[in-house]
Amino acid sequence: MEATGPPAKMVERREELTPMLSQYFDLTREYDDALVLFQVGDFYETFCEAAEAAARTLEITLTQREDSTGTYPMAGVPIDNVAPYVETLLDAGYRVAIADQVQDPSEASGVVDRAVTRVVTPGTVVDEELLGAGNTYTAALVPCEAERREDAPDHRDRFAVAFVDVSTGEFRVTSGPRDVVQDELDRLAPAEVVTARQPTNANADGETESDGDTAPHEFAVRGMHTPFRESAFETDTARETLSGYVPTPEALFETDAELRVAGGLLAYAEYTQGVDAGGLEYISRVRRYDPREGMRVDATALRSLEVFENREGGDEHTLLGVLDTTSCALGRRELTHWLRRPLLDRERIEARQDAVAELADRAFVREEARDLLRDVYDIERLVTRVARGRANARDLRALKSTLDVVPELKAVLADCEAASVRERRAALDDLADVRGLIGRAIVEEPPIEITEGGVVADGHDDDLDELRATEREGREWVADLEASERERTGIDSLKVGYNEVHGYYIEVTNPNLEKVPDDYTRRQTLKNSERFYTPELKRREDEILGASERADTREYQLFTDVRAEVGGEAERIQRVASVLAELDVLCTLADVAVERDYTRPELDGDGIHVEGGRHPVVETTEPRFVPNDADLRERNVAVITGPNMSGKSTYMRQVALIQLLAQVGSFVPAKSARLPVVDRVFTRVGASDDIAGGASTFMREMRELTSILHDATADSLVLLDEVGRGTSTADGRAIAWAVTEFLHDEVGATTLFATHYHELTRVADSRERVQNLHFTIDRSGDAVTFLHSVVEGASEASYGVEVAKLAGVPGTVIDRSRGLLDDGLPGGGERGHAPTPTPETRPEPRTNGHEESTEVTPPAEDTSSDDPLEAALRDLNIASMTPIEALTWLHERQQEVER
Ligand SMILES: Nc1ncnc2c1ncn2[C@@H]1O[C@H](COP(=O)(O)OP(=O)(O)OP(=O)(O)O)[C@@H](O)[C@H]1O
Repeated sequence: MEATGPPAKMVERREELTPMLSQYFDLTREYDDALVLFQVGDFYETFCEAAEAAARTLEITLTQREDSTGTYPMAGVPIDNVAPYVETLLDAGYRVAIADQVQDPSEASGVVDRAVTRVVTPGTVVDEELLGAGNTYTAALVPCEAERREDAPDHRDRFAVAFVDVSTGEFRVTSGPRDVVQDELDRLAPAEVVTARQPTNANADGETESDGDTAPHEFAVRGMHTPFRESAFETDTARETLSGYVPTPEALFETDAELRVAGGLLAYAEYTQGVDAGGLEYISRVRRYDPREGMRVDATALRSLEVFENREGGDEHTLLGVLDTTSCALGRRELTHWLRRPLLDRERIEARQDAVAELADRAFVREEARDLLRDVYDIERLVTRVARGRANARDLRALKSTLDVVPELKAVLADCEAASVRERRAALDDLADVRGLIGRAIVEEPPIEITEGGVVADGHDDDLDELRATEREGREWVADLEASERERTGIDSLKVGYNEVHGYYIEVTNPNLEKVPDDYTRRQTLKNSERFYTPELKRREDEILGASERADTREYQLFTDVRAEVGGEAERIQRVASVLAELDVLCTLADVAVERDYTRPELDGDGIHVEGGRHPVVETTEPRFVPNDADLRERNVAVITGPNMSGKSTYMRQVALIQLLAQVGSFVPAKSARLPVVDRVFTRVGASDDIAGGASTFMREMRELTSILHDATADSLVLLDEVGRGTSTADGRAIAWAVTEFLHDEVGATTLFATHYHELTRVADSRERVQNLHFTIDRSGDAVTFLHSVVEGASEASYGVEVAKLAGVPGTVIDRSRGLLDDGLPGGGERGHAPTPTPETRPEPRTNGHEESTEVTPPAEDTSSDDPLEAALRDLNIASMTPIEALTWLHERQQEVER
């Protein structure tokens, strides 16, 4: 990374550097993959190359530091407001090591001690200002080399992967083949991926060069790649690290690689958070999980179904957007978890459904519960701060007010019958001890600062109460002093006051100075008056200030004790947080079910059967949304045709989203739904629609198709939208035909295939489980209206010309196109359709072998012609063009003919 590591200029003068710069030098060497922010008083400074880079990136002034050894470029940011600068540095691709003064400067005998207290990286941010509402994960990867066996060669390509969210303490570990691990990386989208640093390119000092820009083990990840100490990933070290967090690490994991990846990642988390081994007490939930427990929805499917992001990358008009009426941040994150990992276990799904059903039925309970949950703070993160000693008194109060909700919530849910509500209610520990402690110890509205008093409540500690009493009595005495001194001296204008520099004083105006008694000592002379003190006032002052100072110190001590005690209960609090999160999601799903008129899907094994299904997102923006049925029980491969814009994609996605929602435990947008449990959803969306994936080539399309054909099972749901479009019509058609047959014959997956290749509808002639569906349009008179309703059978034509007309293509062109469609193209060409396959060319149903699929004879096409216009027209797939493309194309040809 640019500008990290020891600056060249300092390397040259290593021996001469002043003690402070020498300290800086050592830290840059130790944290050589990070930009070191080095505390000097109220600023974090950077020097030399780092200063130049910081000045450029942060748009701050570059200055010079001069000392006896030379001049060094320097740039700094204020400590008070460092967060936005750190954020900019992270965005620019830096890791940031924060080097704080760790010694009181007044106690230092030479240069103040400094140490890196934390390393901020994209995946390990904990500052509230820098965190989004969702989870921020760091992942670590370890290849399962150690388990490699000759008899199981695929072990070579297995990996263990661990994920941590250091802001909440969530920690998960799993392992599997490359594609499963890639899926997990896609799902959780870590901001950073850590791997063992390879011992390459050791330089003279024995340091290693970072390979920070390479893809970790050739996985596709968007986050930063961080190579970390190799030793942390070794079995013994990893076991040692883990033993600070889980009692018997070995028992938790299935493979050595899982143990190593977990240990390595924990060591990295400790390193970034600046704590010693075992210091992340809040990470109490190191869990192993099996990706097969959940329905697999890979990144492509999440994207094309617009679950979290719409196709422009925004968060509007997404499934999450429609569902997310959660009451608190905990629930919001949990809902994202549920959507990322729909369930496979029917009992678990039904348990969630029971809860949603009951909460949907009981509006009062639901509303009360939601109201209470709105008062819930993000205690998952809050308790993390408490456990790490970073929370202030307000955080503790926020924690208490959240925990106060628990008994009320339990009361509201008291007579719920659904087992999954009852179990969660029972699991809610009302943490009376923790609430009691905070309630007794911390005042109701504490200040933000925890070192200046006013934090600890009266009655919590006798010593503090005594100090406060002394201070109070002293102040009362001073308050009474003015009146008593006026009486004693007869000076009516006498005043008692206080200032920071001189302390308490008695002020007497010049005309009254002769009345001043003997025991007054002069303290300060002003223009019109003199200030005095008396021995008693001085004594009281010392008493007040002494008591106040001791009270502040005592309070700080008491506060940190309380914080530590609460931090000790982090695990119990985290458990409560996760139950609150789940209850919030269940209430939310119930609320959505009621508000949006969803229905409870019945789970059975007979295949997808939806009546009156709707697209959960499109229905919210389309006022006249037309519900559609989907019956894929007997004939589970549907070839869907219809004009552009008629609703094919919407329909397919709606079936997949309904299935996904059902496995989340949610109700679904339909009149009724009977659904199977699906192991995986695959989507392959045609080139023109695949905006988010960037430039899509035919090659890529085919690769994705390959993985679907390999990995789909009879329990999968496959959506294919215009597959084969990126190549010539003839090839595309052939591929589409063969794919449909293959999915039908070999795989048996439930498949929805939207296509403009009209000929594909004839696969149904030879394959009994293939059905044709099409979208209708109303063509009364000249007007064309999309009805958006799906009906059985193949559409009679593709209506490309009608759509071109709708788009305003000139009448002559439209008429000519119609003529060509009806009569065939000049030169003897037939209509765009392929001939019906004869018995000889019609592919026979196949029951074995992938390789046979290459032998399929696609519908033949006659392309013999000398006329270039005819040839071009023949190759043209009008139905797959946008109206504008059609218009442009026709316009160009017209010009050619006219020339
Ligand atoms: N069931 C429906 N009810 C009402 N409007 C719908 C329905 N389905 C789709 N639409 C509307 O029609 C538009 C086009 O739908 P969609 O993209 O699904 O068409 P398509 O047939 O896949 O088109 P193309 O072949 O061009 O990709 C959608 O943006 C939506 O606004």
